[in-house]
Amino acid sequence: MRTLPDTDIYAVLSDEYSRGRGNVETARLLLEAGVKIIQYREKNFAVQRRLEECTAVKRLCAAHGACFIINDDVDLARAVQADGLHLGQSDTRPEEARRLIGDKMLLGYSVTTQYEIDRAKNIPGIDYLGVGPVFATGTKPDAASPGGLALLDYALANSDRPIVAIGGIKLEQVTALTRRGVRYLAMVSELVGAEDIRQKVVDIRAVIAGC
Ligand SMILES: Cc1ncc(COP(=O)(O)OP(=O)(O)O)c(N)n1
Ligand SMILES: Cc1ncsc1CCOP(=O)(O)O
Ligand SMILES: [Mg+2]
Repeated sequence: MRTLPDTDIYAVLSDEYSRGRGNVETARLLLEAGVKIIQYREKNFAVQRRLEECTAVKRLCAAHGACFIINDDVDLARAVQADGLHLGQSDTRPEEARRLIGDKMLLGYSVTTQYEIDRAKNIPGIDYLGVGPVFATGTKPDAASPGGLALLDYALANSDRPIVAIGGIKLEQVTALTRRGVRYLAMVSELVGAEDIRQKVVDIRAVIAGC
């Protein structure tokens, strides 16, 4: 089914931020903590390493009933039969990607400005929007300028697709985002870089529950 799971946390893997745990072990810890969406985002690894890691993470996700999304790479998403593909403004065009991945795989699309939010309305085949960076982030050196809460408000008011907030999201921002009406919170460093991933997930969910 082409909908994001009924959940809150959207974890994005990063070997670099994983405290040496690596992507597969990090995915296992996230899944055991109850995370239901995991994105694989490694831009500089060799094809074979990416394929092996994605095959392992996909299997773990399937065993935990979680959704596995691959960033950027249409061929890799197809090869491992991922549940979803995430593309940005400079990646394969969503219409072309949809043609290649068929009609079963989820397709996420990044928007960084109000203009891109408006333009995305007319693009068919997109299942959710990744909106951000909301806040400043050191994780993506080529990120656009942070759009702040105003960008999220605009997306929530002007798009009928599910909104995934991303960029600089730490535990401290969860209250503001949740109260704004954001349902999905995508995080890289805050989650995969946590000393205790299970505890971090518990803490984030406690904040959401208190909103
Ligand atoms: C959920 C989510 N939202 C946005 C992005 C960023 O995608 P993109 O702009 O293509 O940048 P890269 O991640 O490819 O550097 C994302 N990955 N996930
Ligand atoms: C992939 C991506 N897209 C926009 S910001 C970003 C990185 C977010 O990383 P972090 O959660 O560590 O700020
Ligand atoms: Mg991309």
